[in-house]
Amino acid sequence: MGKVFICDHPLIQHKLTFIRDVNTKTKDFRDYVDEVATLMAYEITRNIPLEKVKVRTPVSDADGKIISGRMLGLIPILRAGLGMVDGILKLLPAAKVGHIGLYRDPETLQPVEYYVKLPTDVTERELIVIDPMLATGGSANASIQLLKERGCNQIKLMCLIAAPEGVKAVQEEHPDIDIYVAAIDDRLDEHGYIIPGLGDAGDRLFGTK
Ligand SMILES: O=P(O)(O)OC[C@H]1O[C@H](OP(=O)(O)OP(=O)(O)O)[C@H](O)[C@@H]1O
Ligand SMILES: O=c1cc[nH]c(=O)[nH]1
Ligand SMILES: [Mg+2]
Repeated sequence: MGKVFICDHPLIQHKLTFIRDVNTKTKDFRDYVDEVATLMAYEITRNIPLEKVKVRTPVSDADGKIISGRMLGLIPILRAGLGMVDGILKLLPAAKVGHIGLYRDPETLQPVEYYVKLPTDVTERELIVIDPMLATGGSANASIQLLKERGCNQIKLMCLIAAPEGVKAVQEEHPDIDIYVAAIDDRLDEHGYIIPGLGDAGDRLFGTK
């Protein structure tokens, strides 16, 4: 079973509260999402291996450690996943970015695919699928499935807010995937929105409503 990590650092929780707030306007919403994505990238990379190196300081030799040979890929689920990309790239600038375009049909709540563009070496990379919202889990599951069908086998999922239903759905369909979230909320409403959640992440990021 994949693990679920709740990124409960005070800075993340503080900023998430402003992200939730209905009075937070588009620009501030976007800035907070960007900042939380950076902080979550810090958490998700906590255990990546280091390699010993020698380094010369201005006064002597020193033992240093560097991250080396990691091939990372960020896979935002469009649209809302785009809001987290730059924040993660601030800490992981060498990562390549692949895009999966999905929207959730408002009636069936099923994901509908409309765009896929992945790095050519995607199968060699450790991938982080990014989406602010994990609601029914349909979009995350479809994205992970699509990546696995193309031969990817090192995949993590990073979301701001998850519903328990979405976590369960990913764990059942993809038990090999670890999930990183800033919060797990109460439930889904009858339209598949996370309660209390933050509303429609894509609309709030891009000002489309
Ligand atoms: O877990 P699920 O039930 O699949 O719901 C979550 C999906 O819904 C939202 O996208 P949306 O379909 O609103 O598209 P958008 O990002 O273009 O607004 C969100 O960004 C997720 O991708
Ligand atoms: O609460 C939700 C659920 C799905 N998509 C969103 O943007 N918000
Ligand atoms: Mg949306």
